[in-house]
Amino acid sequence: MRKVELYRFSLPMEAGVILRNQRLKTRDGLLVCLTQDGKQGWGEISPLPEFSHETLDEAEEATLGWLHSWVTGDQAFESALPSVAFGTSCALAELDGRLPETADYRKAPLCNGDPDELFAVLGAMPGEKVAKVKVGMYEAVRDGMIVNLLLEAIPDLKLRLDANRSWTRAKADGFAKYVMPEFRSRIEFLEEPCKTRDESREFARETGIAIAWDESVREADFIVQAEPGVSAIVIKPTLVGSIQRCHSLIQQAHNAGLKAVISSSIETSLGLTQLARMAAWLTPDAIPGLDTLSLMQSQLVRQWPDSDLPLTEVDSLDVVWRR
Ligand SMILES: O=C(O)CCC(=O)C1=CC=C[C@@H](O)[C@@H]1C(=O)O
Ligand SMILES: [Mg+2]
Repeated sequence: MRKVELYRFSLPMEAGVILRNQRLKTRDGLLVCLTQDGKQGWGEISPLPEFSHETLDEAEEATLGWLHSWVTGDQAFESALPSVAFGTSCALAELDGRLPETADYRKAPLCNGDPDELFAVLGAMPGEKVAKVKVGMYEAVRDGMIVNLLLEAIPDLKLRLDANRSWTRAKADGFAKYVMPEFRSRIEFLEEPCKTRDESREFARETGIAIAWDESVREADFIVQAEPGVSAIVIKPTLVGSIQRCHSLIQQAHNAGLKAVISSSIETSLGLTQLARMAAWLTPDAIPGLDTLSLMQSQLVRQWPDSDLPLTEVDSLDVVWRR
C-alpha cells in the first residue's frame, strides 16, 4: 500500500534578500510525503527563482505526474526537472533508508558585506574555520580589502569567495592585485570570477588564486576534470537533480582530485537538513555551504539543530493532492 501527500508552502524571507535581479519576499515550494509499509519519506521541491529553469507551477505539474505513477505502483522514473528529481529522490531515499541520518551541520558562514558580523561567528566556530564572502557586488578594491582584513585578523581562517561571473578579466585582476600575495593560498576557491569559463581559467592560472565551478556545473557542455587552478566544484542539488546524479558528480570530482562542496539553493530547514545528511555521507571532508537558513523567517516541519527560528508545522500547509 502506497500513499502520497503533496503540500505547497510559502515562507516569508528576511527583508532584502536579492537574487540576481529580483527581491525574494517569500520562499515558495512543495513538500512531498511518501508512505509505504508504515514508513515515510519526505522531500522538498523548491525551484529557486532566477537560478532554476523550471517555475514552481511546472515543478508542481511534473511532481503530480511522478506521484501518480509512484502511488499506482509503477517503477519510479527520474524527472527531467532538477528540483523535482532532487525532492522525489530524497523522499524515496528516506523511505528505503538510503539517506543516512547522520548529518554534517557545520556550515561555512556567509558574509554579504559586513566583516564585523563574521568575526563574532568565526570566533565561536569550532575546528576548521571557513567562511564564504560574496564579491563582485561593489568595487573590486573594496572586496580585496575585506579579504585582506579577514585573513589578517584570523590566522587560521580560509575563505571561499563567490563572484557569480560578475567580473571582466580586468575587474578580476583589479581584485587580485589588492589581495596580499601571502594570503592567496588561503582562498580555498573563488567561485566563477569571470563572465566566461576561459577567462576564469586564465585568471586562476595567472593570479594563483584557485577557482571553483558553480554555474558551469549545470551547463550542458560541462565535464568534471582536473584543470590547473581549479580546486572544487559546487553542487546545488535543487539545481542539479537527483541524489544519484549528485553522487555521480561528486565521485567524478573526487576521482579528478577536486573538492566537491554541497551547497544550498536556499531550501527550507527540511531540505537543508537533508543536504546536511548528504554532505556527511558523500562529502565528509568538505564543510558544506548551507548557511542560508537565517535568510528566512521560519523553519519548515523539521528543525535545524541550533536555530531559534519558529517552526511552521505541516498541518498549517495547503494540501495540493493526497491519495
Ligand atoms: O554556497 C553557499 O555557501 C551558500 C549558498 C549561496 O551562496 C548561494 C545560493 C543560491 C544562490 C546564490 O545566491 C548563492 C551562489 O551563487 O552560490
Ligand atoms: Mg556560487
